[in-house]
Amino acid sequence: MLSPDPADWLIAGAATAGWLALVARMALRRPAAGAAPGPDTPEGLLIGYASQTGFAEDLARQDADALAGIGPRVLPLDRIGAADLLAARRAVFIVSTTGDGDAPENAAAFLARVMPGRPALSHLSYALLALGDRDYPRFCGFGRAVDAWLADCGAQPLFPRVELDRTRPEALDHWRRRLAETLDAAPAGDGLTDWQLAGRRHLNPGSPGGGLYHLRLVPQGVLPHWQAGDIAAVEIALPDGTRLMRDYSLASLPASGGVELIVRRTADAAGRPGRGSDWLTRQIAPGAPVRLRLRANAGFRSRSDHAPMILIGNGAGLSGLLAHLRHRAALRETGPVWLIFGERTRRHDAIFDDELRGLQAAGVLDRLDRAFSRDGGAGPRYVQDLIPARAETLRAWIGQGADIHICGQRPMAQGVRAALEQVLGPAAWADLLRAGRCRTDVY
Ligand SMILES: Cc1cc2nc3c(=O)[nH]c(=O)nc-3n(C[C@H](O)[C@H](O)[C@H](O)COP(=O)(O)O)c2cc1C
Repeated sequence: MLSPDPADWLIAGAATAGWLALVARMALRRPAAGAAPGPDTPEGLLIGYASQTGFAEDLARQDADALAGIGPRVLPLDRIGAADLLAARRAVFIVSTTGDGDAPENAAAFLARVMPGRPALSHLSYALLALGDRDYPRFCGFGRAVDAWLADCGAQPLFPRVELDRTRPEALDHWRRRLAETLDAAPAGDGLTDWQLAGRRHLNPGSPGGGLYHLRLVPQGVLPHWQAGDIAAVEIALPDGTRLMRDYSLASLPASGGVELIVRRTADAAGRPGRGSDWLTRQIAPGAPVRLRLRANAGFRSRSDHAPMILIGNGAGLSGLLAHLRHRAALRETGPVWLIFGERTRRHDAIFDDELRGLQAAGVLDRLDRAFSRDGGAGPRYVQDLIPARAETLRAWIGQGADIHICGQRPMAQGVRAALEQVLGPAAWADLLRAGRCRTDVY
């Protein structure tokens, strides 16, 4: 994830100053015996969310925490009626899209009962964050529809709609900054906590592919909680003072006492190293301080501990898949797991081989298929080639209720999704997507 340039940090600082000024002003304005302002007072703020798998709701609550001084009321869209919008002066909408450009379930009544009307909302200023995934043809379809409806009713956008692609979270920083600027408050606290790089291991020396590194970080304070599927946003503190944020899928679980990441050292076409990955894999030494925050990633968490699970990924994507495997390993009773993984060569890139074989021996991992693209031979070269090669077994697992988790690079994920659609057929594939059974963590 790319974070704001240094100028943006200055804006954030200015916003913090603005926030303090606002709190002081509100303390002066508030009646002596008065309650905190509600959404029907000029200061009040209504925060409405439409969320299918929980991400929009998480974000709404984080924004509400950051804006606590304004007295926000947080509600799913279904609990917001035209009367609430007529009474509010300012509103924030955080709206995801599900199905094929559809409204999440907790916005169905809003769509059916409120949106067909045209309440006069010219008094209402609003900000709207649309959540979506560019892999879907109707990107942010419902968020765009709500935005268009608000504009149609005469409501005034505080700033243009922000669209957040699930796989490109940098827009979130932009959203929080704009919200802070326009509502005169601080951005949601950066939430960064102090950790230390406890160890780093080069996983694939000699590989014809980019270096993969296994990093372990331990907290300097209390170990936070997280779940398999979640993400660490790591602050890259470059020697010239630049601060960047980078997202990494978490490979470990809290029970291990620390955060584990798999980081690929990247380089651009001219061979210049990626700033985030070079810092993490080369510039800092074990013992170095690192600041990070953990982020729930509802769309990649497991829906069930019991359903069969097909994990598909390549390279550093094994990280997010390992977390699910390790979670399953810690359970007494659980469903079967199948891992399909791809990299360059078996000799150098069969990373975490000992652990995977151990999980097989322990009966946690029922099937392990790997594709190595540079090994030659007639077998499947890429993970997406393994999909048609195992079509029958795949159909059987899906028929038994398996959820699919895909973690890794976007071209791999696109290839895998296309292959799955081919193998399952468009109707079954659409059903699977609609039911949220294909879960992705892609970059
Ligand atoms: C079954 C399913 C269908 C989806 N359909 C769309 C879509 O049509 N357009 C889009 O932009 N995003 C789509 N998404 C992506 C979600 O909008 C995105 O993951 C969002 O962050 C989810 O937020 P939520 O957890 O609050 O529901 C879909 C996700 C799932 C799981």
